[in-house]
Amino acid sequence: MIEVRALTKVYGGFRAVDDVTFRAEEGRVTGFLGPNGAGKSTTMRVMVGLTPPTSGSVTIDGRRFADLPNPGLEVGVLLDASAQHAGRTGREILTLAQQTMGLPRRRVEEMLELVSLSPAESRRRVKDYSLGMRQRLGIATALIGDPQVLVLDEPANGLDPAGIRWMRDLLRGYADRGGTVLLSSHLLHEIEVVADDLVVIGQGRIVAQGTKAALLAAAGTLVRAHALDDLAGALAAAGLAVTALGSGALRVDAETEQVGALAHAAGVPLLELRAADGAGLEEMFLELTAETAREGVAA
Ligand SMILES: Nc1ncnc2c1ncn2[C@@H]1O[C@H](COP(=O)(O)OP(=O)(O)OP(=O)(O)O)[C@@H](O)[C@H]1O
Repeated sequence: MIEVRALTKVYGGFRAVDDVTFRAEEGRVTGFLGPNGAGKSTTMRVMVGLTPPTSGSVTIDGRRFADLPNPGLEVGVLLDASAQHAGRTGREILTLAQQTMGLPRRRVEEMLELVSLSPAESRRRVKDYSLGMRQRLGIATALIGDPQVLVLDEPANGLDPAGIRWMRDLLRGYADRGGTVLLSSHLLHEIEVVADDLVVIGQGRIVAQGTKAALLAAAGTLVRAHALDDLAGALAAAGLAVTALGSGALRVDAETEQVGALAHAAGVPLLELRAADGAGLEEMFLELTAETAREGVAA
C-alpha cells in the first residue's frame, strides 16, 4: 500500500503539491488523474525519493522509500521512460538492474520476453528506440525485481493500441495477484478501463477521490435538448444541481427517471437522456479541473 499524508511541495513560493492525502491499496489499480502541471509527477517523485517534500510524508507498506534496503525489490518505478541512459542497449540496462538488485541472470530474458522486446531490439541502443519501446523497457526495469508496488507515470504514453491493451492486462493481472498499482495518465479512457480507484488532482490539490464506481455513479445524468435554458430552469426549480457541459448538454445530479419526468412536466422535448457514466468520467474530469485546465472545457 502507498500512503500519502498531507503532502506539500513548494518550489520557490509556488505550491506544486498542496496538502495531498490519499492511499493506493493492495490488489487495486489506482488511477492518478489531472491536467498538465497538476502535480502528478511531483507527487510521484516524492514517493520514490527523487524530490524531498516540503512537508507531509509518503510511505510504501509503512516505510519511507529512502528506508527500503533494496528498493527495486519492493517498488517498481517508471517515471520518465526517456531518462534511461541513451548510449546503453536495452539489454545492458536490464542487466545492470538485475545485478544491482542481486537477481538471477535469467530475469533479464524473462523481462525482455514479458515486454515483447526481441533479442535484436534488446541489443540496440536506447537512443534508437521508439517511445513505445522505451516504455516497454521501462516496464521491464520496473518489474524485474518482482516488487509488490508499482508507481508508473504515464505508462501508456507512446504505446500503440495493442500495446495499451497489453499494458492494461499486465496491470490488471498484477493487481489481481495482490499488487498495488498507482498510475498517472491523461488518457482518461485508459484509466477508466483499468482503474479500481481514482484520485483526481488539479493545481496541486485533490479535487475528487474514491472508487471508480462511486465517482461514476456520482456523475449523474446527461441530458440534451434544444430548449436548454427551459430545461435547466425546470431542473433547478426542482432543487437539482445542474451543470452546463457545452455542446447543448447538461449534467444533472439525479437519476435519469427523475430528469425525464421533470422535462416531460416542463414540456421540453429531449434529444438525449442517459446515465452520465462512461463518457461521464471525461466530462467530470474536465469539469473538476476546468479552473486549472489551460484550454478551458472543450465544447
Ligand atoms: N523543479 C521544479 N522547480 C520549479 N517548479 C517545478 C519543478 N518541478 C515541477 N514544478 C512545477 O510544479 C507544477 C507541477 O508539475 P508536475 O510535473 O508535478 O505536474 P504533472 O501533473 O505531472 O503535469 P504533466 O501532466 O504535465 O506531467 C508545475 O507547475 C511545474 O512547473
